[in-house]
Amino acid sequence: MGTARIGKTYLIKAIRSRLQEMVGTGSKSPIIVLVPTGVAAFNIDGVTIHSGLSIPIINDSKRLDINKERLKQLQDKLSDQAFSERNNEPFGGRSVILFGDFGQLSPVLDLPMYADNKRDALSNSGLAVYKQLKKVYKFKIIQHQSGNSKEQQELKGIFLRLRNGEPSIEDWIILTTRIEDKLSVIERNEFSNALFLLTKWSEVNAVNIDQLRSLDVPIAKIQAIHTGGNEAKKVDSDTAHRLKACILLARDARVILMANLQTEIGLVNGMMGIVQEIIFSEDQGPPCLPIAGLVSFDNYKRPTITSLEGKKVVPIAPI
Ligand SMILES: Nc1ncnc2c1ncn2[C@@H]1O[C@H](COP(=O)(O)OP(=O)(O)OP(=O)(O)O)[C@@H](O)[C@H]1O
Repeated sequence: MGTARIGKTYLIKAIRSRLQEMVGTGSKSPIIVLVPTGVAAFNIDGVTIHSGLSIPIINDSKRLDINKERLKQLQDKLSDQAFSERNNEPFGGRSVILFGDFGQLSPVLDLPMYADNKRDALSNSGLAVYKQLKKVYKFKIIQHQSGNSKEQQELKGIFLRLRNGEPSIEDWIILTTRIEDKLSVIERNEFSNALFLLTKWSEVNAVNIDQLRSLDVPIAKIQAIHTGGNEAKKVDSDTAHRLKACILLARDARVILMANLQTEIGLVNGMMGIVQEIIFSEDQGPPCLPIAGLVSFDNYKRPTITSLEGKKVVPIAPI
């Protein structure tokens, strides 16, 4: 266990390469790295928990059961030397190392382990399995030192205290010197492309509309095609697997992928990019669905096509 940037990913990679050396470089890997999100999977060359265990992405807790068949599928992908079957033990006797930081993501559709609330049966089984893990190692030295200046050290201290719920008055005083109104115009401009962290969809929508307006280009209002009847039309995007009834798009707009399109090549939930073109069929335009949006993703080095303007883009088609 360890806080942000302390070296968890680095150690996972080191363990993987050592185990690979032990089974021989030509053999199948003896381990599979399962992670909760597509971005993390791409960064660490692993697979998402859902993909690795063939768990469908639907809100049905019964299907989260990691049964024998799912473990068998995993076993097939691994080197024969990985482990033998011990059916009565958790994970069929396979060795499991959990890495994490309780101060980062909260569990999805579950309670944090420290919560006192009443749990359902599945959550209880998860906790019981967790408690069988015998050893805990805590990382102590943050390996990633982006700077040793007084400011950097101060900020690191503030983050650590905030994550532990122990901020001090001094921390608050320092943070209040960084409120937008107190910064010079030059310094404010440095944050013009910064990511906004907002708590409500209404705030997100307001910021997005402001940003689109500031591009000063025509904005396409694109309406979804509804095939599920009137009731389906009314549901919000959270219920409709994040599909919106209407979206606003423009050339040069910043966009974010909100699904794992192809994890192996890095087209994962959370990737950000810029819309370069929106292509409609002949004689069509907004509010019809386009054939595709051509997006240039930040730091993306995998297969692309080249737009008419010579930009390396990925076509994102409506679903
Ligand atoms: N033992 C080490 N020696 C040298 N550099 C290291 C070591 N461990 C980690 N680093 C470097 O420190 C940085 C942070 O490490 P890493 O990404 O593994 O942290 P993490 O705990 O996985 O972070 P996060 O929780 O934010 O994902 C990386 O740049 C990594 O290369």
